[in-house]
Amino acid sequence: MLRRSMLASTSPFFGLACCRGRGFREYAMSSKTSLEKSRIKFLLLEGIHPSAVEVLRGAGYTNIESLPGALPDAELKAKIADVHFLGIRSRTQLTAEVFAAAQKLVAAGCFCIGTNQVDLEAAREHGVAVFNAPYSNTRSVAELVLAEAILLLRGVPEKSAVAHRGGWLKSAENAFEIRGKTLGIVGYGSIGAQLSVLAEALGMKVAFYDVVTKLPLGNAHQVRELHQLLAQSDIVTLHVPETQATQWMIGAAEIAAMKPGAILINASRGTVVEIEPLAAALKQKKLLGAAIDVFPVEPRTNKDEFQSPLRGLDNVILTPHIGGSTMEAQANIGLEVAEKLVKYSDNGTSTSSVNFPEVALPAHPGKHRLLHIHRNVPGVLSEINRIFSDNNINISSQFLQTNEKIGYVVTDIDAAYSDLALEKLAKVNGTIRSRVLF
Ligand SMILES: NC(=O)C1=CN([C@@H]2O[C@H](COP(=O)(O)OP(=O)(O)OC[C@H]3O[C@@H](n4cnc5c(N)ncnc54)[C@H](O)[C@@H]3O)[C@@H](O)[C@H]2O)C=CC1
Ligand SMILES: O=C(O)CCC(=O)C(=O)O
Repeated sequence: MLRRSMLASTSPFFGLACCRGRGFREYAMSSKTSLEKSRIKFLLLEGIHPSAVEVLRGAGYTNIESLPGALPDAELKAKIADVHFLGIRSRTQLTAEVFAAAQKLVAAGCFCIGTNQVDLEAAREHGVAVFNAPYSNTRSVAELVLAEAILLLRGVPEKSAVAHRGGWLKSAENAFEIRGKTLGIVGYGSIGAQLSVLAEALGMKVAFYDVVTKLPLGNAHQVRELHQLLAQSDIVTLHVPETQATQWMIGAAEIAAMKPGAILINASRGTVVEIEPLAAALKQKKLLGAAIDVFPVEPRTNKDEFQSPLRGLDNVILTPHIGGSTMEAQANIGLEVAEKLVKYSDNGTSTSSVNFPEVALPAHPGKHRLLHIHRNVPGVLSEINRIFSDNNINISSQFLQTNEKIGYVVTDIDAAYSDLALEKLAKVNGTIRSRVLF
């Protein structure tokens, strides 16, 4: 079966022609058709900050659609068919079926840290590079968690709720300073470590649990077992990614292992905490309070109803997944991810992609650049180079990088040969996608 997906440009320095193969034994053909840079379509979902649009426009891309919310699955599949670059945040699920419907998709940008909403394996299979912003909202999450810890230790959510209903809960009972308390951090990565520093500055003791041995910052110390951490912490805060290992990692047994009167904060992912036992522990006052920013099921848009067994509990701070939602973080994320998409589109640089081999590429003035993405099986590079030598095509530079699943080879050649070379490269066994930039 032949599949065709082609883009090209009449611009002397930008062009993109791509074709995809499906399956190890299948192949694809290409021919270039004229496509202005302005026709390369960007779809940005979930209210991505306008800084992203500025970056894209500054780079000459004008075909940009930016929508405030996530799209229902069927609408996304229909809309994505003619999209070359997609921007999402945490709500859009990019499944294998969505990638199958995205025949022209070259890259997806997650304008956030987490990439659990993307089937990265399927993206690789379809030759779609995925990028994110691994650090831009770290500080925002850490600040929110610290603020919540202080408010919960003072019982502010409950006292505020009572006052809103006309009551007056002036009391020091169950109200504590944060100084001297133990913060237990689960997941000592970027956010966990940042939080550790801020917490120590407030006089807290910090302990952490992580599957990887980490260098403790300041006076923090790592504990070997999760339950050990839970038993010693006044406040437990979760900063792990969504993985099989972190799914429901805090359930009834873990809540039971926490100190009586402790606080639980989750600004990681909604699948990390089982909500029913948490709600029960809060109602029974086993836990003093909780702050939950992420939920097993979150509304798709701000117009949809939020449902949770935690609703109505005064000692719980409920926030709508806004850990990273500050103007500073969103503006920085917009710049960072848009720049990554532009670099990948303009010259093939895949640095910091989360699913692709990383190649940092120099400019290629006067040359056509062939990008070839293939399954990482023996013999592909030699087959590619045989094509160049058999057809007397001189290579001016070549870059190869692989990961365990795919290889990414970039070859700069004279313009006169790029049509021929692209057509032949697309037939190489194991080809997932090839394109040419000029
Ligand atoms: N609420 C929000 O708006 C936001 C939520 N997040 C979430 O926070 C998570 C953490 O972010 P970062 O700190 O930047 O990630 P990171 O990758 O820097 O750190 C994650 C840490 O968790 C550890 N870890 C992984 N699996 C573990 C396990 N089973 N048990 C214990 N530790 C484990 C890792 O070794 C690593 O040290 C993100 O993956 C994302 O899901 C991130 C930003 C904003
Ligand atoms: O801001 C968002 O939509 C998602 C933030 C988040 O959870 C992340 O960065 O992983």
